[in-house]
Amino acid sequence: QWRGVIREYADRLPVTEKTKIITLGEGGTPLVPARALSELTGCTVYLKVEGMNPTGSFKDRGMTMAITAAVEAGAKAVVCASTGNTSASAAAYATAAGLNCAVLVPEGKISMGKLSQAIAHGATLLQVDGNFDNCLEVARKLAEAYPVFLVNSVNPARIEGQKTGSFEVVDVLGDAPDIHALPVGNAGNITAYWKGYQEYAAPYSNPTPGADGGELPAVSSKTPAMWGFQAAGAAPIVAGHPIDEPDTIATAIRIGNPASWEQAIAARDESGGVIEAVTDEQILEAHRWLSSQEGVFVEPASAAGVAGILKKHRSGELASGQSIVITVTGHGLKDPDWALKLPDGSPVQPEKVEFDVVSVARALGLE
Ligand SMILES: Cc1ncc(COP(=O)(O)O)c(/C=C/C(=O)C(=O)O)c1O
Repeated sequence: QWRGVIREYADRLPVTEKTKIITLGEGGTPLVPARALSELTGCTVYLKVEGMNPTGSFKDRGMTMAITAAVEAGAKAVVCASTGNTSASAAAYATAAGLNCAVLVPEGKISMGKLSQAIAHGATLLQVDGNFDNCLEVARKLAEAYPVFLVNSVNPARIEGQKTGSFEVVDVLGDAPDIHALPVGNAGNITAYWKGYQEYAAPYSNPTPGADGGELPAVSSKTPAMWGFQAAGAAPIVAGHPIDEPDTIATAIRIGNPASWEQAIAARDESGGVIEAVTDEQILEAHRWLSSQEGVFVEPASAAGVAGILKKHRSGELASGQSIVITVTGHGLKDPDWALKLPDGSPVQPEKVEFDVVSVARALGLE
């Protein structure tokens, strides 16, 4: 029985024997061979399917750690700004801990699946007439001025929890891959994966006071190149300056001023990786590729890493024979509208048939 990321990796997290752990069983997500991408690229490609977490995105890895820290700090309420998945996760984990949860989301730019989760868990949902960056600015000021605990990825507990994604990849693969690709929005996740890969590739002693002592040996023999991909309409790190009006159909990464900007640059440069942009069309193509070729259903933003690998392959920048892990970050049910649209944007029309076996057989081409 998988015990959640904190218990599975306690000796590498800021917890002690006395910590009251808040968990919904997050982590231990599938590492799925990407058959079609492997055939296309001549690489060995795996998908780290983070939509299989309790609230359907990778945010749960960080939230178990952040809400556990909130409880340890005696908080009664937590707050976050969110494009949707952070708020869904914060609402669920706050409920599990008996804490109140306030979420600030950009009005009209959050998918229904995520909105339904925050509401279902009883979060106080505030729609801000602005974008995610405006929401985060207000949430940070609120947490400074009032007794509410900020659980966005500016909170180091989130990064600590999310670094377990790379531990799981190494534990399953046996070593780090040559390349790790993923979407980049607020840049917490690329920061966390790089931290995890670095920690696993060297001896480690838990710096947390009261944590069980002793030095842990290195687990992996190397670290991967980190390949991060932003939506072209919301690519501040690629542009080298904040984007005031970020715009992309991948609403989860519609972010113009990433909180972990510097850490993302460090991950790119220290790992010998890249941070590049992919267009909305490339993101939707990758979203459909995953559904129709790999059997994995993800929300559009989650496919940005796959869009990036396809782009680099097509431009001749992806040498074959490499091992690649691509984190796909959120379940397709979070934002199913795009799966119900044809590439030209018109709605998918399920075929109507009479309820007799001949009509059905004919519709299936059996007659
Ligand atoms: C599906 C999905 N894929 C990728 C990202 C980007 O991760 P970061 O680069 O660590 O921000 C997000 C981020 C969402 C929020 O920032 C939020 O929920 O507020 C996401 O939901």
